[in-house]
Amino acid sequence: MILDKIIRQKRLTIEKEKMKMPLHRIFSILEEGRQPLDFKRVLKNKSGLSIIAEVKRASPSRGVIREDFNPLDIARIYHQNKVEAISVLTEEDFFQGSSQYLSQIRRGTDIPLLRKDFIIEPYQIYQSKALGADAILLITAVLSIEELILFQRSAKEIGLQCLVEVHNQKELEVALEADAEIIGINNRDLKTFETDLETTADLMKKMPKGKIIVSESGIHTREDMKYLESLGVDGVLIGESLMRADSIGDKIRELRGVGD
Ligand SMILES: O=P(O)(O)OC[C@@H](O)[C@@H](O)c1c[nH]c2ccccc12
Repeated sequence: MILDKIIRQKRLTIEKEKMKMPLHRIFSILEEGRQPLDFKRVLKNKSGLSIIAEVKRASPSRGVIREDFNPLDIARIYHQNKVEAISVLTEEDFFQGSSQYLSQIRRGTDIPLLRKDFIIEPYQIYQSKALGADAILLITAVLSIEELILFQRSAKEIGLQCLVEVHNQKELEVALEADAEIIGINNRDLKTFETDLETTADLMKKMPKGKIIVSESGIHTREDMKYLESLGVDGVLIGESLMRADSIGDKIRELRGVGD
């Protein structure tokens, strides 16, 4: 399965990164580091849905999504159009991302940034902070509950927030047991690549009160937004439909229903 392949490759990449930038050097950067921004607050403090807009060049299911790809320009457009946060894909081999995109975008914008990658080792948590992330994605499907608890704790210690991703009831139970505060419901089935907003509808029925919920993937229209809002989610994570838009600004206005 593709996820196993991604994780295998990720382990190799992490080993190389550790050689280039050992943990003690990351720690010395962090000492003089900035204070992270409050990702959770921007998701919660809004009457409509908050938008986390993703900088995503390619994906294993779609190939290259956007040819004319300048990550900083895209981030600036997102920022100008007042999205609540930006997600930056940093995975290189399957999504054509880069950690450089994250640090570039950090220097160019001052809204919360989510590092979107496959985090499987504590090293990557410290690295994320050094790159300028405010929050990280933790994917329940690739972590044990022990790792999930430990990684959330390590992130918190250095001021990073975690978006904990689930796709089914079993994963949701694990996330809740690990006391995740911000839960991302991924509408995409990573085995078939199909997206279905009913995943969010199903899991919302099992959600305890007080969690902050982000619906992820496969969100394309104003109708999708209205539907998710009616389910009571706090925010949405949108990549492809923004990246394919001729005018990203127009697409954001359409999704928000500006002028309806
Ligand atoms: O491009 P979409 O369908 O709008 O999806 C965005 C985002 O949810 C998706 O990129 C994503 C969700 N979880 C992930 C984990 C790893 C990589 C990518 C993802």
